[in-house]
Amino acid sequence: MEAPLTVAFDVARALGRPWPVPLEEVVSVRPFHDVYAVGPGRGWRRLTHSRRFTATGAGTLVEEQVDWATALPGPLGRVVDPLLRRRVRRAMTVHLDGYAAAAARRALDVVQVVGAALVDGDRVLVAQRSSGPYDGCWEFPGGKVEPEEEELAALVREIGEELGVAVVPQAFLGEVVLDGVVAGGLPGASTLRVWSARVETGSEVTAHEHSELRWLTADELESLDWIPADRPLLPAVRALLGRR
Ligand SMILES: Nc1nc2c([nH]c(=O)n2[C@H]2C[C@H](O)[C@@H](COP(=O)(O)OP(=O)(O)OP(=O)(O)O)O2)c(=O)[nH]1
Repeated sequence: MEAPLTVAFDVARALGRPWPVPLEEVVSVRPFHDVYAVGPGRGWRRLTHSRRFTATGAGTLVEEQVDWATALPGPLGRVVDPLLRRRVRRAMTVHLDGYAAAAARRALDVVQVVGAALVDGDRVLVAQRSSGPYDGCWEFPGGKVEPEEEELAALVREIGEELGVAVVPQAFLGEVVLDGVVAGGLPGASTLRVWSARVETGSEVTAHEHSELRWLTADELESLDWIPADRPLLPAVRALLGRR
């Protein structure tokens, strides 16, 4: 769905289950996966509902899986099972439609951040913040997506403002949760989505808002004082530069 990871996860939790059977939480790792199950004695021998949330260039991929075993003996179970399967599938479809609509509405309230890993040969551009709570930390240049703005249009606009160059976005690299408050929103509501990009030929980057810019090789990335939220993105950037 076209919503960041945290929105997809939080809305799924708030909407609850697609059926009235009460389920207990088994494990929940925000915003990546959650698993619920029902134990014996409620007409089901076992039912588990798992959801996995994965960041993609198009938004969040939500995978839902329902596993069950009925308490009915062999032949009866074999008759009931396909009926049950159809009902579960129907309930899931209705649930997912409502869920996608709710997530799209909720996404409008979240200020999203987008960043660029600008690549030139075997180097990537990193930028040092010059003010605010992360003053002195290194980051991927970029900024907040404006209301109604497309994510990649925001990326191109922000890089133009910050570095004075036109860029062409290439591939989606990953998404991380920003624990802090972004633009007065709820803590942990926003995420940073990073795309690789290249600078249009012939242009030179200039630091209009950062205190310093550096073009680094894969091996130089780790030692910087990064904004902590960005660190999980470094393996994807290393891979982009051809290093594991
Ligand atoms: N650009 C960028 N922002 C990041 C990164 N990591 C990270 O936690 N952030 C946070 C810091 C800020 O809270 C927020 C981005 O805000 P910003 O101040 O850069 O956005 P902006 O350019 O739209 O700023 P402004 O016009 O509101 O001053 O995201 C990163 O790698 N790049």
